[in-house]
Amino acid sequence: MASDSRFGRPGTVAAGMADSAQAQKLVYLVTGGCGFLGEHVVRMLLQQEPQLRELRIFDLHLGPWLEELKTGPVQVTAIQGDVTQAHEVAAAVAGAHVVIHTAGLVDVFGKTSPETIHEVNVQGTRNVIEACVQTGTRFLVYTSSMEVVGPNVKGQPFYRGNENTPYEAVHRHPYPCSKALAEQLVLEANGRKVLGGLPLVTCALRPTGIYGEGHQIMRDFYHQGLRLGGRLFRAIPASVEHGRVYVGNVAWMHVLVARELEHRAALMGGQVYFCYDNSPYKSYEDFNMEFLGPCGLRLVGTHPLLPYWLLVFLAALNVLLQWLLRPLLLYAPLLNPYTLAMANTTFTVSTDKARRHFGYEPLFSWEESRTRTIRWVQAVEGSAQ
Ligand SMILES: NC(=O)c1ccc[n+]([C@@H]2O[C@H](COP(=O)([O-])OP(=O)(O)OC[C@H]3O[C@@H](n4cnc5c(N)ncnc54)[C@H](O)[C@@H]3O)[C@@H](O)[C@H]2O)c1
Ligand SMILES: CC(C)CCC[C@@H](C)[C@H]1CC[C@H]2[C@@H]3[C@H](O)C=C4C[C@@H](O)CC[C@]4(C)[C@H]3CC[C@]12C
Repeated sequence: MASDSRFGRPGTVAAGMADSAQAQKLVYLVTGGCGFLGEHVVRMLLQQEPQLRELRIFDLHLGPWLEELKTGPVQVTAIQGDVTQAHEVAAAVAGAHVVIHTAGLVDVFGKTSPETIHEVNVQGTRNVIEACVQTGTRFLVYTSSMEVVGPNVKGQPFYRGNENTPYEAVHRHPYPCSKALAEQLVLEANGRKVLGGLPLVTCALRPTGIYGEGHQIMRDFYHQGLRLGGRLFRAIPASVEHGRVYVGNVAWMHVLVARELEHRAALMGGQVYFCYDNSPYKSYEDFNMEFLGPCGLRLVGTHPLLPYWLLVFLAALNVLLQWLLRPLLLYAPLLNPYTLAMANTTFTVSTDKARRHFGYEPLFSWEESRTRTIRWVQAVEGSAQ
């Protein structure tokens, strides 16, 4: 990713900088700050958090774009480290006022072992919590996921539900299992005494499927469409709704939560919030076409072109092929039984809890989110030529 201008609003940047002269005192740490969401959180903090003195970015892989951030008024400290290594985490956390923990292994395609997913997502989160307790950091924001709730193994729909909607959250796949365990650790840690005797205040944000600039799977679908002569073939009924939220708004929610946790600790501590905005309710494929359509792709079919049983068969075949080919190569296609169930089960949220608890309103309208994402896909296209 490149230029700053894609991420912010010039007006608010200027306002933020003026305010920052008054009270630059806070140190923030963002784990996973070089990932898809993490980069947006980092840039959003620099633009929207006037109290920031130092921003630490902790990631297994540091991006070259970090260099351009080091010339601004806030001290940007890049830390190459691994959340599974407790001592590395503790060193990064020491002296931070707020930790935003977005680092995680997002793998629903069988690229990594269940043990590694658990190690990074669960043990990594445990290390972050213990580091906060040991070093006296009081505010922890955790990036959880909608998948902590569902879709569940029974494929039951969750139709425009909120944080209190009853739903049987039962999972078998390593990724949602790890996110659910990690979220539980974070919520249970709320109220623990940190070094110095004050209580830790934690909360968890649950994004639905995030989209926007830097979204790797959107890029994959785009390239697949180009390979297929500008066409994608409908696999999922248009009636199945899949929740989506723009990355800039998810980042904005993180910034707001981090800011408000201190003032509203009693209300927000130990709470979960779905991440939402005004993105329309659509099927996964129809939603992607909002961006891929203007970039020249077409979704063929008003109904799925293959019968569902055949998709189930192909998904199972992919699992078998993945297993057979493992000694030779990593075969990890988009279609497997889990991703098929995800795409084929209605899961959407409708809530205003974040507005009620900490005054969240989306920073980017749907039109703006759409335009920014289309521009980004077009730039991907340009760079591929
Ligand atoms: N992408 C989505 O649709 C989505 C939806 C809901 C929740 N989430 C959650 O948001 C967070 C960020 O996801 P993303 O889509 O940006 O993924 P991503 O893979 O782009 O970013 C994750 C970042 O974490 C870093 N990381 C991985 N293992 C690490 C380790 N051992 N130590 C330090 N850093 C490590 C990676 O290098 C990467 O920069 C994750 O916790 C994920 O579970 C993502
Ligand atoms: C059946 C195929 C034609 C389509 C396959 C699409 C599949 C790759 C998509 C569908 C839903 C997507 C997930 C969903 O948006 C939410 C999340 C939550 C998050 O925590 C991690 C990413 C993830 C799992 C998306 C991954 C890609 C999925 C499964």
